[in-house]
Parts: sequence; C-alpha cells; structure tokens
Amino acid sequence: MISFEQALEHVAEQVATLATQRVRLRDSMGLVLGDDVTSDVDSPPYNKSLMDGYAVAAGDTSAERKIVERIMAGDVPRYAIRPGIVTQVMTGAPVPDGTAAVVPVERTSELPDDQLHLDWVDPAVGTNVQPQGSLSRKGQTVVTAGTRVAPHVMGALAEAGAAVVQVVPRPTVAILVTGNELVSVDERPDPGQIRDANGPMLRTAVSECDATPYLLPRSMDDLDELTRLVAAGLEADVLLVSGGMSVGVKDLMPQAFAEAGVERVFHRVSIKPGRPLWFGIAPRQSERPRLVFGLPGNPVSGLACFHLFVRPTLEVLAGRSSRFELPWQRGRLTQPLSSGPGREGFRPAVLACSGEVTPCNWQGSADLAGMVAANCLLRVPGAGAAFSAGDWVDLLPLGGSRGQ
Ligand SMILES: Nc1nc2c(c(=O)[nH]1)N[C@H]1C(S)=C(S)[C@@H](COP(=O)(O)OP(=O)(O)OC[C@H]3O[C@@H](n4cnc5c(N)ncnc54)[C@H](O)[C@@H]3O)O[C@H]1N2
Ligand code: MOO
Repeated sequence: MISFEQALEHVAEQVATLATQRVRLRDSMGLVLGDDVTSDVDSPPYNKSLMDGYAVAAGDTSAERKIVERIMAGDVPRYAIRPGIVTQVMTGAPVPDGTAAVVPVERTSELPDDQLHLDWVDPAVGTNVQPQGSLSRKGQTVVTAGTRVAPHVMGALAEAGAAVVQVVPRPTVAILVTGNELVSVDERPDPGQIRDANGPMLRTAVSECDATPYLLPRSMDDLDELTRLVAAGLEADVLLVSGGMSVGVKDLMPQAFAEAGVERVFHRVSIKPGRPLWFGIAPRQSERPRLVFGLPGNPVSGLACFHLFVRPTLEVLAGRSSRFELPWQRGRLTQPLSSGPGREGFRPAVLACSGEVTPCNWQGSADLAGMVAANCLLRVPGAGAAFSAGDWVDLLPLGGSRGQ
C-alpha cells in the first residue's frame, strides 16, 4: 500500500491539459483560452460622446450657438465643429471632427430656431469625450491565453470580434456504477438491496467541476459486463468506476480493468476513507492515455477520493490549473481531535466564515447522512496525531470550480 503523497505524485505524472479546439464564442463560457486574442478594431472605434449633450469647439466662450445637426448612436456626423456652432450628440455617438468637449444637456437649454444656450461655455478639452483607441488598439492583445471565459471576458471577446476562439475543451467523464445490490432512487429496495447513491453523487460532483459527466448503464458484478462497460467508458477523457475495488469475492474491478487493457498504476492508498482506490491508464497511440479511477463503493470513501484525486485532475485537464495540486485551506478546531495509529484521515467537517472548523458527528465511510452539513474535509495525519481545540488544521473545501 502506498502513502497519500505517493499516490498524488503518481496521478500528477499522468495528467496534462487537453489539446485545444476551436469553438464558437457562445460555446466558450467557462472554458480556458488556448491562445491570446487580439482585437480587429480600436475601442472605442471612434471619438465617442460619454454624455447626452452638445459637442463644442475649444476656446469658444459665446453663451449662444447654432445647432447644426443631431447625431444619435449609430449615426455618422457630417459637419466639423467650429466656434459658434454645436452638434447635439447622444451617449455613445461619434462626435464630429473639431469637437473639444461635450456639454451635458442638463447644462444647456434649447431656444427657438435651433439656437442653444450654454450654462457651461468652455469645458476643458476632452471633457465627456472618449478618444478612439483609448481603451484598446486594433491588433492589441485584449485577452491572454490561460484566461477562463467569464461573462465579462465573453464581452471583451465579442467586442474584439473573436467569433471563434481556441479553447481547452470541457473534459468528458464516464461514470460506471457497479454492484448487484443497487437499485435506483425511484425504486423501493427489496431485502438485501440498497439505493444507488454514488451515481447521482458522482455525476453531480463532475458537473460541479464544470466537466461533462456521462453515466454508463449500471452494471451487475459480472466480469464480462464490467469489462465491456469499462471499454465503452474509455471513450471519455476520464473513467470513474464505483464499487468492487476491494478484496471480496465479487470485487471484480481490478480484473475487469486488466481485461479491458487498462494498466494499473496503483491500487490501495494509506488513507481513511478511501483505501481501496485504484488508478490506472489506458494507453493510446500518440495521444495521452485515458485516466481511470476505481473508486471505493462506500459513498463517503468514493467522494473523498473524488475530491483528493479526481477534482485536481479535472482542473489540469481543463487548463484551469497548470499543476496538479489541492486547494488546501487552514482552519481552527473548535474541539479536540485525535487519529488512530494507521492511515492518514479525512474527516467531513464544517468550516465557518470565522475560520473555525467543527468535525461532523460522522460514523465512517457509509455515513452520507452524517456529513450532509459538511463543506470541507479535515486532514488528520495518521500515526496517532492529537489536536486540541484552537489548533490550526489543514482543510480541503468541498465544491467544484464553477464560478472560480
Ligand atoms: N477484507 C477486507 N475488506 C474490506 C477492505 C479490506 O481492505 N479488506 N477494505 C474496506 C474498505 S476500506 C472499503 S472503503 C470497502 C470498499 O470496497 P469496494 O470498493 O469493493 O466497495 P463495495 O464492496 O462494492 O461496496 C462497499 C459498500 O458500499 C456500498 N455501495 C457500493 N456501491 C454503492 C452505491 N453506488 N451507492 C451506495 N452504496 C454503495 C455497498 O453496498 C457496500 O456496503 O471495502 C472494505 N472491505
Ligand atoms: O477506506 Mo474505506 O474507504 O475506510 O471505508
């Protein structure tokens, strides 16, 4: 059995960002850009009025002037501004040549015969005018490679004319849930049966990481069926299998992986929960191998392995992180905590805004109900570590990458 740190290193060695693809801008939300994006226009593309008002010439101190035209956003001015005349302009409209400033409409009053009275006759040059190209220039990089497309980035890309962008695609994750005892959420379990918690849980965990889950048909503990479904799951970037990882008579997954051509990298890690974790790769010609995680069937064990190993994998595949790493945080214990002599432990816990962390009243690997309030996993080193109330501890927040 290998240590937690060794297991992390083994996974990290196999993980690399997916090759980029071209997609339409509207399909790029949440994805990471593979290339710098340059603008094909100046921003603003013309000298622009920042107010509804009147474009005036420099150094003109007369209080009454002639309005020669009225320019709405989308119009193009015909007459240059000179002393004695003004042009009415709307916010966003191009100002005429010769414009020194725009006097807001509130500082003026219109008189008969297109005459204008100005309360503010000689504003400083540049007042309420945004010069062409002052925000960004044609040919300038406006969004750099590695940026994740959020709504404001999407807006900048649209302004720059990036109708098609090069992005790291969303990783695809096939999920295979195994076990003779399992029935669906909408079924009543017969004696000996339980409901499948892991399928819905893992699919949601994958979605929360902004990857695309694909649930394979649930499988009985049958070697041929498992092997066939593993082979099908290798179409995805990552295959997650739940259950059958341990040493029971029906724990057939290690054999099914071998039959389907998946090479084992490691099996069993010194963590609690999560000891039976299996990790392997399915080699492909001239491409990165597919990554395969065999998660323990116990729900909390599988979920802990997801957060400790699968989530950082998805972050790298999607290009959101250049290195395989866990987003550890620190918190202060509200109560004493000790660990047994053995494996490194991860306890569901509640981290408050104050930074205080309280372990859930949780009864082990099958106890999903006991961790419903949890928002983090608290790291408890093995070898009989003992913490007092007020001690600082390492925590791994639960939750995916959406919105980060
Ligand atoms: N002799 C040994 N027995 C066990 C060991 C060991 O080292 N030696 N390891 C234990 C540990 S640790 C774990 S964790 C479990 C995990 O075993 P498996 O991956 O083989 O999981 P299963 O046996 O298939 O299931 C375990 C448990 O979880 C329930 N389960 C399974 N799938 C689901 C699901 N989709 N939704 C809800 N619950 C599920 C299943 O009914 C079992 O109760 O092995 C220990 N044994
Ligand atoms: O390690 Mo298992 O995951 O304790 O229950």
